[in-house]
Amino acid sequence: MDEGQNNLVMCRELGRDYGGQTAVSSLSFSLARGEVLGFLGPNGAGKSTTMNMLSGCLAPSRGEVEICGIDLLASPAQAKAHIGYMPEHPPLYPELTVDEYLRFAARLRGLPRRRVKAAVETARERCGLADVGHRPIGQLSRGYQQRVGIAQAIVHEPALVILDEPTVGLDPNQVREIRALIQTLARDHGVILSTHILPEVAAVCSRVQIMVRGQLVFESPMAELGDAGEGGGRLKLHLSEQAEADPLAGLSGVSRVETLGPGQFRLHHAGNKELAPAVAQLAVDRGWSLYRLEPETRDLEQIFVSLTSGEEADAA
Ligand SMILES: Nc1ncnc2c1ncn2[C@@H]1O[C@H](COP(=O)(O)OP(=O)(O)OP(=O)(O)O)[C@@H](O)[C@H]1O
Repeated sequence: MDEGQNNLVMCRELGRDYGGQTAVSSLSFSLARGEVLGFLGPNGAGKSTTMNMLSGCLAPSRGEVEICGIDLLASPAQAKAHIGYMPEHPPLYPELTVDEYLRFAARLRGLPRRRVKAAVETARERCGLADVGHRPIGQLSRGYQQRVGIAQAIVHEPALVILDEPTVGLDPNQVREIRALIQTLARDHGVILSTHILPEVAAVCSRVQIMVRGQLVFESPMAELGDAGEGGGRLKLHLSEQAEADPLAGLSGVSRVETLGPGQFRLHHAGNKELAPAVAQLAVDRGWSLYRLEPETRDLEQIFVSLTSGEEADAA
């Protein structure tokens, strides 16, 4: 399988200026199949500008974007066929019924007429809209209107779904429903979710990126954060100087070993509660002295606050 098939998104040195002001400076990242990437940042960080560029709605000032291996700038129509986008304010037509609007969205995405009916039914079903197909969008609650916004984004079965602030303005029950919907979407699509709601990222994302002043300042798989659902995290240890990294890397659940200094390591793991005793046993077996063994938790909220405090006031 080539790189284009593995990577739904590949962006390199992507940037956008508005007049003389840089909104996004130089962004490079990729999204693989099966990932839900949370894009976090304070107000004005450049999230919406990035989503608009990734979806082909806004031309970058510099850099490259590939969608499923297709250059978005050189071949926009082919690349966009793989993208479903729900902007922060989805362009819904309140006077149209849900079915009329989804049929319109399907045709707009280039679906042949004969496939439209089935595509609309599938999208309606997946987004919990089965009973409201005949209702005018303007008469639906805010939560249902968001579902319609998501349904129009997936009606053509794109590989990549980009959702910009999908739960803003919803009540707690509606928020839960939309998050559950995003998780089901992740089974069949790669998802990029722009938000500034931290629990949303913890609830639905497999990876998180934090953006500040148009730059990526943090990136981590959720499993490596202290507050990840599966309890993934890091274990820092200080052993005698002759200790080697290889046997540590072979311990069950260890995803990566960082060498911090002679005999000093950081083990990244996916929530193995038995790791500390296993390290102690390994030290005994190998005759290493164990000076220090401590879990390191990195709470997403702490990381976000330390990287972004003061930013929103500046942006305003
Ligand atoms: N059309 C525009 N013209 C000029 N400046 C813009 C335009 N759109 C956005 N900006 C500026 O670019 C910067 C990034 O804005 P953007 O909307 O991408 O941020 P954001 O992270 O999505 O913010 P929020 O969380 O408030 O939606 C901000 O300083 C904003 O004022």
